[in-house]
Parts: sequence; C-alpha cells; structure tokens
Amino acid sequence: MEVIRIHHPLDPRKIPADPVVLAMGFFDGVHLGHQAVINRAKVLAQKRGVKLAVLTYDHHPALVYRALTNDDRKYLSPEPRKLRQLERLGVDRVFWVNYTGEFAAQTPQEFVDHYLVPFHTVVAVAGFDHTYGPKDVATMARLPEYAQGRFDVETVPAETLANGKVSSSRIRAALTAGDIDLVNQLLGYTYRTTGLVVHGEARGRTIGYPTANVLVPENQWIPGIGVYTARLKVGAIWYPGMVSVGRNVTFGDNRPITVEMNLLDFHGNLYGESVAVEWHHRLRGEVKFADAAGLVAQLNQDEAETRAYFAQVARHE
Ligand SMILES: Cc1cc2nc3c(=O)[nH]c(=O)nc-3n(C[C@H](O)[C@H](O)[C@H](O)COP(=O)(O)O)c2cc1C
Ligand SMILES: Nc1ncnc2c1ncn2[C@@H]1O[C@H](COP(=O)(O)OP(=O)(O)O)[C@@H](O)[C@H]1O
Repeated sequence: MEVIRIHHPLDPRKIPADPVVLAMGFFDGVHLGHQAVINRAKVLAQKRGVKLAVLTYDHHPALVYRALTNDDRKYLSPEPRKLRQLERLGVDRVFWVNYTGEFAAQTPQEFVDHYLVPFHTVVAVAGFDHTYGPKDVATMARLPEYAQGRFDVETVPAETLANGKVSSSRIRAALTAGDIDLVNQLLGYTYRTTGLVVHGEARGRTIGYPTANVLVPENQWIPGIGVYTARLKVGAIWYPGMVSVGRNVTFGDNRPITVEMNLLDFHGNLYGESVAVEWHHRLRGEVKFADAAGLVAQLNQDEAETRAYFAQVARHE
C-alpha cells in the first residue's frame, strides 16, 4: 500500500497517473460503517479494473475550528494502526492529507477541482453523511454538481447495529462507559491499545496477583473504569488475562487512573516491554474493598471468570 502525504496546496507531481476509485472519510476506528464504505469502493474498483484509494486526514478536523479539547488528542485508531487496517481491507493507495486551516478554507468546488480530480478519481465513494466542507453545501447529494461529469459519485447508506447507527462517536461513548462488548460489536474487531510496561507500587506480587502496569500514550482512548478480560501481546505472543482500569480505590483516595493487567499462568519480567492490549469483555466495575483480603477474594473470582471466558473463545476458534 502506497501512502502519499499531502500538504496544501497539492503538488500534482506527487500523484501517480493511474485512475482510482476513491473512498473518502476520516475513518477513526475503521469500524463496520467505514468498512462498508471501503468494501463498496473496492467492489467498484474491481469492476472498473482500477486501484482502490482512500482519502483521509492526519488529525481530527475539529482542531482547525476550535480550541483543542483533551478528547481531540485521542483516536480509536492512531496513524500506524489506521494505515494497517486500511491495508488489510485491500486499499492500494492512501492520500494522507494534513488537515490545515488553508486546506479547510477551500470551497467545495475548489476541493473537487484541486484534489478529487487531480487524484484521477473515477468514482468518489463515501457514507451518506460525509461532508467535505460546510455541511449545508458540501454534501454527498451535491457532489455530482461539483464533479461536473468528471467522475461518478456513490453514496453508502448508514450501517446500523444494536439499535443505532454505527459511528465513531457512539463507539467512543460506549468505550468511556466501559461497554467494551458493544464497542467490539460496532468495530467488527476486538479493540486494541498499545503501551509500555512500567513499575507500579510493587503491591500486586504481595497479594498473589502481579500486574503489568501499562502506560498508555495520550493519543489513545482507553475503556472507562472497570475490570475486563483481555490479551496482552509481548513480542509476538498473546497472553490471556484480566485487566483493571481504575484508581486502586481499596488502597487510597484520589489516585490516578492506571491500567493494570494480570496474565494467567505467566511468570516473568515485563518491565520495559512495548505491549498491545486487546480488550475483550467487561467483567465488572471497580470496587472499594475493606482490605486486601477482600480484593484477593474478588480477584480469585475474576480469574475463574477469565479462564471460563478464554476457554469459550478457544472453543470457537
Ligand atoms: C483484574 C483486576 C481487578 C482489580 N480490581 C480492583 C478493584 O475492584 N478495586 C481495587 O481497589 N483495585 C483493583 N485492582 C487493582 C489492584 O488494587 C492492584 O492491581 C494492586 O493494588 C497492585 O498494584 P501495583 O501494580 O501498584 O502493585 C484490580 C486489579 C486487577 C488485575
Ligand atoms: N502473571 C503476571 N502478570 C503480570 N505481571 C507479571 C506476572 N508475572 C510476573 N509479572 C511481573 O511482575 C510485575 C508486576 O508486579 P507487581 O508486584 O504488581 O509490581 P508493580 O507494582 O511494579 O507493577 C510485572 O510488571 C511483570 O514484570
């Protein structure tokens, strides 16, 4: 997959000469709705015998329009992950556009003339609610007007699942609420984050449940406070286990939120490992126990549920 990085104004010499079917979108999470758009574009590309391209952006467009919020820094799929996901969907070429004020200031007609046409687009494909400028004029319904017969336009209807539209904002809300099961259903794959294993307070080993403390980069969304079954990737190996997102409330007040994972049947040293966490299934919320013994009794039960969960996953694999 070829990635072409673009800063406004577009230098047409950067663009290969062959025609493409172009799927457009921000695609944060590359969820089932995004997959429907890209898969539709793929079918059209195959029909026409041309390459499948994607137009997407380097950061949230919102940061051009208003003051940055903490949420604006976070992504369901940060750059390397989004690129890997697009590649897996069979995308041949990505136009990775730096979303700037100058880029955003174009009229819809300029955007079409200066981007979609120079990309050698034969069909532009996007979701029904995709916009490429002010939302009253830069709609999919009006795109054929700006295309002026130079390419076709294909609009993909909303993908709905579990009583609603599949959308990045719905997924972020479910994630924050700790509803990882819904998140995974809407994504169409199991949600992942990355991080670095650092030291905690060395208490875990004393209660029989050592936990790898995973420091997650600021640009990733993590599930809300709670306890989940998960797998941790160390090197090339995935280890099943249970992970807690919480403030360790049993051991004091106002502590920071940490991500701590206990691996089943694992003995070894994980400090300094760059890991991935694959978030599977919610077990419960965080509880403040009277003492460490209360926590340990609960951890025994969590462990039994985690073993049962992964035994069932293994049966379905
Ligand atoms: C599966 C799991 C569930 C946990 N649940 C809770 C909980 O409900 N309440 C709590 O105070 N701490 C909970 N913890 C966090 C423990 O308090 C923490 O792992 C322990 O204090 C070790 O901390 P350390 O890594 O800083 O040594 C949980 C940890 C794991 C791995
Ligand atoms: N089964 C296991 N699950 C998680 N970490 C383990 C396991 N076995 C050994 N470890 C190691 O123990 C460390 C966690 O021990 P712990 O006492 O909780 O210390 P800390 O508070 O520094 O995290 C992990 O970072 C890892 O290096």
